[in-house]
Amino acid sequence: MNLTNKYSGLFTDQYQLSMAEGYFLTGRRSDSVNFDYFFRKNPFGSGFTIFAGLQDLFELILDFKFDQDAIDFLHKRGFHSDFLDYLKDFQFQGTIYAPKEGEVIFPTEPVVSVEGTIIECQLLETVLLNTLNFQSLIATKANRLRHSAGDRTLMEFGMRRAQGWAVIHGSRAAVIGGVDSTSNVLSAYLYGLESSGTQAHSWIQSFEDELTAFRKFAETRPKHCVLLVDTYHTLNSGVPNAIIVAKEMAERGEQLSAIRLDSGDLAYLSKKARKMLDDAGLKEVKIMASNRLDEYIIKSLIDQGAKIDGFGVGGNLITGQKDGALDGVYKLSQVNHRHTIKLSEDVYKRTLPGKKKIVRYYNDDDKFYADAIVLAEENVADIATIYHPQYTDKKSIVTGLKSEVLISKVFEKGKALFKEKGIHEISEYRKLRVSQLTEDHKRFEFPHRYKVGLSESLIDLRDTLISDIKNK
Ligand SMILES: Nc1ncnc2c1ncn2[C@@H]1O[C@H](COP(=O)(O)OP(=O)(O)OP(=O)(O)O)[C@@H](O)[C@H]1O
Ligand SMILES: O=P(O)(O)OC[C@H]1O[C@H](OP(=O)(O)OP(=O)(O)O)[C@H](O)[C@@H]1O
Ligand SMILES: O=C(O)c1cccnc1
Repeated sequence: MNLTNKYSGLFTDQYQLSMAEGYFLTGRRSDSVNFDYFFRKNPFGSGFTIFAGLQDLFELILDFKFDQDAIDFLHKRGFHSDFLDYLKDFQFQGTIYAPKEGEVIFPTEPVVSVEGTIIECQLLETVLLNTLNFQSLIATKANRLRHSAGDRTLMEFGMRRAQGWAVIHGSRAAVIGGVDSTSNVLSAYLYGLESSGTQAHSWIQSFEDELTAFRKFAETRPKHCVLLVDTYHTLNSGVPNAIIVAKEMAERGEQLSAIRLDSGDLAYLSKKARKMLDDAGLKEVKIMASNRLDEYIIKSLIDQGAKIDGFGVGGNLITGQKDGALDGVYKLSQVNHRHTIKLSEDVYKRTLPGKKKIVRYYNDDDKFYADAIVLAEENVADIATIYHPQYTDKKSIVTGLKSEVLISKVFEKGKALFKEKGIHEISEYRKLRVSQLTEDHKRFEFPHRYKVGLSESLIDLRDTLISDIKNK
């Protein structure tokens, strides 16, 4: 969702505009280029990353325009009037290749390729990185929470702790990654997400006593009624009062959905509360928990035998703790017919030249075996071996393995090439793809590294460019 539409062309780093102006003034505006988007490290120590944000990126691209206010602003900052005249009619007309949202992706893979004129592709960099890095980060975090929570309910509660408006995209990404619902009503409205909510301590405190507070809430919101039981004393007051109200509701033909624990030892309290509810004949009343949860605490609670049916997770999800950003980058790989490369002291930071695609190979049991980065023009059927990017004596034979090309053309001539998908469809796709990873790659900590190899043709091209540069 684009929250900046009036000024969307300004939603970029100034250096993109300076470079675009330079390309324009030096007569290079019709140079054609290819840029690759890739990241170098899976966040959170995960063995993989979930790709998210593509549909929002398309919206931002369609709105990436410069109205008169924006032009006047840039004029005051010294941009050349001929370039500003060009910007008045600017519209991205390039071509984008990408996987489906919800895809499982790995470090170094050129996940998104952008082809077009040098100015339009350069101007796209910041907004593309802003959108894909953040949503992929949060979708990956949500998937880790889903991994820990199994099929228990997961609610995203993070708006109050989020980095401002980023929460709009964050809630969407969280649902793609496996969370069931969000407390953020605007994201729910904008994206058709499930919204959910209980009540705060202020509601309980606003009444003379807890029992009255519970009764009034149950009267006004009998459907999906969840009572927060820790305002005064969870086991001596909150749970007994919730039981009274649950029984009163049952007499009216209604049902208390759940209680929510929000402090203390959540494993201990949930076991005690479960017993009290069961003893009162309220087996159907569920127990929710919140309070600075993350995937490790949820896993630990379940390992401790906590009787918790659902978790509300705020800050640790929406801010992507402990990795505040995905390190995705956008690098030039071809200008006109010239392949380009960026070298680095660190060989892992060298880029890959040319237009490329990603091939995914499968094991016999239909699980992901390895991915390969190959040149776009290569015939996949001709690729017999893939090589480690740095240690080329390490190789894997892929002859005869089932394979698929992971990226396809998704945007061309100012239009997305597929119908917008609902979030549930994207989330289902994420679930399917995660299920195709082997357990060792899904391992929560110290996962087995997934193989991403290169084709021989790509290695040859890369090494030729490196030696050409060194010879110069
Ligand atoms: N049984 C448990 N095992 C592991 N972590 C837990 C357990 N119970 C609670 N936690 C986590 O411990 C952290 C701190 O809990 P703590 O008991 O200090 O909070 P609290 O002081 O009760 O809550 P508050 O500060 O909101 O009043 C939270 O992140 C919580 O999710
Ligand atoms: O996962 P988290 O980042 O903890 O977000 C969820 C928390 O937010 C709310 O508490 P609130 O902010 O009202 O204050 P509290 O933590 O003192 O209850 C809610 O009751 C949860 O405890
Ligand atoms: O609905 C809730 O219980 C809720 C929502 C946001 C943050 N904490 C709790």
